[in-house]
Parts: sequence; C-alpha cells; structure tokens
Amino acid sequence: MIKTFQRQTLSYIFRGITFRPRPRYQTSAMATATAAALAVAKAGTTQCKVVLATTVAQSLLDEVQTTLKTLQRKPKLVGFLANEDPASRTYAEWTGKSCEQYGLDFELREVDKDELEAAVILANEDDSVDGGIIYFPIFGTKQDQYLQQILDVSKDVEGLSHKHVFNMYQNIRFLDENKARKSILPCTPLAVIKVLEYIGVYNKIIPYGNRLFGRTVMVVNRSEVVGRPLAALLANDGASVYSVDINNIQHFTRGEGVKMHRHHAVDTDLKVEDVIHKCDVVVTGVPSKGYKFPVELLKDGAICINFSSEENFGPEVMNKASIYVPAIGKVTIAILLRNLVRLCQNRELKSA
Ligand SMILES: NC(=O)C1=CN([C@@H]2O[C@H](COP(=O)(O)OP(=O)(O)OC[C@H]3O[C@@H](n4cnc5c(N)ncnc54)[C@H](O)[C@@H]3O)[C@@H](O)[C@H]2O)C=CC1
Ligand SMILES: Nc1nc(=O)c2c([nH]1)NC[C@@H]1CN(c3ccc(C(=O)N[C@@H](CCC(=O)O)C(=O)O)cc3)C=[N+]21
Repeated sequence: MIKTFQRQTLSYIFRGITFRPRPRYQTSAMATATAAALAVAKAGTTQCKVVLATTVAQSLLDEVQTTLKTLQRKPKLVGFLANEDPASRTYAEWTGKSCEQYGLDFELREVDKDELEAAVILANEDDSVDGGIIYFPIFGTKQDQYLQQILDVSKDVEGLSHKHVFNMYQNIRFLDENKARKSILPCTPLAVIKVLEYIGVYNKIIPYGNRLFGRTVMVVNRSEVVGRPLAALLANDGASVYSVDINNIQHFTRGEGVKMHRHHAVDTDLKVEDVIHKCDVVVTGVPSKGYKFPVELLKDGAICINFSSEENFGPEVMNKASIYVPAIGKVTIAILLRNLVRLCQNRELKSA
C-alpha cells in the first residue's frame, strides 16, 4: 500500500527543487532597517547600542560545529515550501546558505498545498532525512495545525509537534526519564531567549530556571508559533510577561515570588499604555507594514527587540532604548541548526 503510494507521489513531489532568484520587491526591509540603525549609532547622536543577530548567532553556530564532529553522519534537513509567502522563501534561502556554510545537507522541496501531506509522510519514512521544516502559513486555517502534526516527532526541528509543545508549556525539559534526550524548543522563541541571554537580561547570579525573576517583558504578538510560546518560556524562567495581541493583553507569571513550577496566564483589561512604563524589554512581531510600536511610551533605557519581517520600531526608538535588536532571523537559523544536530544526537542515543 505504502509502496504504491510512494511510487505515485514520488514523480510529482520531486520536481525542480532549486532556489528561484528572490523577486525584486522582496529586497530586505530588515536589512535596510538594520543599516539605518547602525548609521544612527555611528553618527554618535544616540546612546543606544545596536546588537546584531549575527553577533549573537556566532557562539550557537560554534556549538553546532563542535557537536557535528561527534555525530556518526552528516545531518540532512528538508524544507517544505508550499506557499507564496516571501518571508518563508527568505527563511528557506538563509537556511540553505547556513547549512552549506556549516557542512549540513539542506534540500528544499517545493510542492503544491495538496501534495504537502504526502511529501511529509515520505520524508518521515526516509532514513536519510534527519529533520524537516514546513513553512507556514499554508492554508492559514486550523488545517495548518493538522499539517504540523504530520511531521514525525523525531524529525521535528522546530519543536512544533504536540509532545514538544506539551513539554514546553509544562516546563519539562527532557523527553525521557533518564534526562538524556533534550526536548526541542521552537526556534524563534528560543532565538529571542538567546538574544536576552547575550545582552544580559538573564541574571546569571540567580539559579538557572529563575534568571528572569524581577524582569518585566512585553511581547507584541500571540501567535501559536512565536508569541504565545515565547511568553510562556519567559514566564517559566521567572519573568512577568505582558502578552499583547490585536484583542487584549494577557499576563503570564509564575505567581508572586515565582513560587509555581510553571507559568499561568490571565486575561486582563489592561492597555499597552497602562503597563509599558514597567517593561524592561519590549519584543515585537507584528506582521504588518503599517504597524509601529508607540516608542514615546517606552520606559527610558528599555531594551527593544523586533522579530517581525516588518520594521515594528521607527528610527526614533534609538532616542529611548538602551539596546535595539532590529532583527533576529540569523539567530533563529542558528537555533534551527542546533535543533537539527540535537535531533541527530537524540536518534543516536536511542539506537545505542
Ligand atoms: N525572525 C524570525 O525568526 C521569524 C519571524 N517571523 C515573522 O514574525 C511575524 C509574525 O509571524 P507570526 O507570529 O507567524 O504571525 P501571525 O499572523 O500568526 O501572528 C501575528 C500576531 O500579532 C498580533 N498583532 C497583529 N497586529 C497587532 C497589533 N496592531 N497590535 C498588537 N498585536 C497585533 C496578532 O494578534 C497575532 O497574535 C511575521 O512578520 C513573520 O514573518 C516569524 C517567525 C520567525
Ligand atoms: N514553520 C515556520 N517557521 C518559521 O520560523 C517561519 C515560517 N514557518 N514561515 C515564515 C516565517 C518567516 N521567518 C523568517 C525567519 C528568518 C528570517 C531571516 O533570516 N531574516 C534575516 C533578514 C533577511 C533579509 O535581509 O531579508 C534577518 O533577520 O537577518 C526571515 C524570516 C520564519 N518563519
């Protein structure tokens, strides 16, 4: 049954899997934003420090290289591109470049939306594939959540399958009782955390697991893939988190004195202007060109991080912020590669 199915699907799944050149209209808004921020910093008219994703990514990529040397074979990642989203293509292109640079195999499989499920099943059964990533959105409906669960948990580099998501929300860090195989965390939320560690928002004096105790963070985005997991992870580490979406603000904490084992979230009637003065860090991920965060409300010396493909902070952010991180994509990709080698480690531990 499977064999017939494979023969039928193979022919139309594996067609021209090469990168198309990036259309002109996509020329990188974020690259322009970053260049502008760097120019302002260089002009010396601001005390704001601009931190670049490449700088943060470096130590993660070094770690990937070290782990790679201990693996039995070269890992292979497969990307499934079934949408017309320019940000997805950019992400796939950057992933391909990074894999090449660091000696990992990357194959982009471009398929139609209705072929995606079959393509993912094929990769699940293929021992030469170590990890997979499906670029979202596909249908932009609940069907996307279904597709997310098709990818085998042992190949899920983004940590979006139910077991990983469950462990993340429950604050469980390993897949097994022996605590040998690490659970996979979603790439962009973890990238934001690595940025926060790098710039010293995580307080190393405090024990691991509580290092954000005393910090207040605003996250403007509550999607299931980035904003909500990010708010939960930050609260699990002890922060007080205001999670903002188009409808309301939720407050994520581990209770007074971080006494609870994991976060809990409550709906509030608060508005951004009610809480922004308390926020040490503001993380934005609004996917629209027209949106700009109200910089004038920021606490003086706040830390501002943008993960959206759009520029959510105007250049005036440099007059208020102590640290500005205009984009984090490169860190996301470093985490993706780190997750891939983790999956390979987990596989080797399981078969040992
Ligand atoms: N740099 C990276 O590593 C990554 C970047 N992205 C980018 O992040 C952005 C968001 O992606 P997703 O979370 O997948 O999008 P999404 O469309 O699923 O979610 C957007 C979120 O923003 C909120 N939102 C929209 N307008 C708002 C407003 N005016 N005020 C407050 N909240 C508002 C929505 O309520 C929702 O929670 C996109 O630009 C995407 O390309 C996504 C994943 C990784
Ligand atoms: N399953 C899934 N996971 C994702 O994480 C996901 C997705 N689907 N669909 C699309 C969005 C978009 N996204 C980006 C990640 C990095 C860059 C990136 O590397 N940006 C460069 C800039 C690129 C440029 O200069 O244009 C940077 O931030 O430095 C861009 C976009 C991930 N997404």
